[in-house]
Amino acid sequence: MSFLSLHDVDLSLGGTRILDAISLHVDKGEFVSILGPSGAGKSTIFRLLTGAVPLQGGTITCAGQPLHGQEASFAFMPQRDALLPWRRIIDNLTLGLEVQGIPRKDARARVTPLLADFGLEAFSTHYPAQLSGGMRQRAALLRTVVQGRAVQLLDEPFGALDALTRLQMQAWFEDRWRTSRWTTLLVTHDVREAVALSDRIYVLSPRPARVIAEMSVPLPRPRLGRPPCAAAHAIEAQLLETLLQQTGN
Ligand SMILES: Nc1ncnc2c1ncn2[C@@H]1O[C@H](COP(=O)(O)OP(=O)(O)OP(=O)(O)O)[C@@H](O)[C@H]1O
Repeated sequence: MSFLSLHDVDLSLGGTRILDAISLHVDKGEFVSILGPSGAGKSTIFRLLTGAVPLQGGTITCAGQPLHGQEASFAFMPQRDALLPWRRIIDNLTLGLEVQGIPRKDARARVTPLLADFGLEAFSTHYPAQLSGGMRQRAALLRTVVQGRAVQLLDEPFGALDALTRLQMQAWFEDRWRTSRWTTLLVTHDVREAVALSDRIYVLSPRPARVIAEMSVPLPRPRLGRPPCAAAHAIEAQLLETLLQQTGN
């Protein structure tokens, strides 16, 4: 059975229909991406999962239980790193745990052994403004995964980075994911990123978002840090064509 499952999820906001019978699922340890045009409703799916907007129609289950009261299953990383500028990196990293009620000292003990793996060991007492964009994204990702939640929700985590840093971060992230196998749902409008990182990809139509395609990515890992193969290009081309058909181009 799927770990996270959305079935026929409908949503309207301010009289505008945003989601139209969205059904998708994520298995344990799976990396799934939601790919769609800007404004389609991708982030809105995350707002539903984290309880920021209430479910209006359809069902969502996580670990076999209805979503209601299950929001604690999700760790959410937003598009911007959202680090608090007045807190040192270490104190930003413990924030999610402190919100869960874990004392700061215990939270630090949980974060500290992970600093080196995220390339932040020498920067834990720095403030966010003293770090590069890539480092801040690594910190935001560490803050997300250290919470030990069942599912990681990543909303365009590399979208704000310059092209080179984005490539480096994607390769670094793929490496981390291969060892930890976090159950991950990624929102992106970057076709190449989706193919590089995902086990499966759902493609959404423009608003109101419907699932118009579901594609498996049966490519060996690691996929990044080496020239993309012909099979990856073929999947990217198919996804692009699906997206372009929807926009009438
Ligand atoms: N409260 C609201 N009332 C009306 N429309 C809303 C409301 N909140 C969001 N929307 C609309 O819902 C649509 C989906 O927004 P969402 O942020 O989920 O899109 P997205 O696919 O994540 O876009 P992007 O890729 O640009 O981040 C947008 O067109 C947005 O204008």
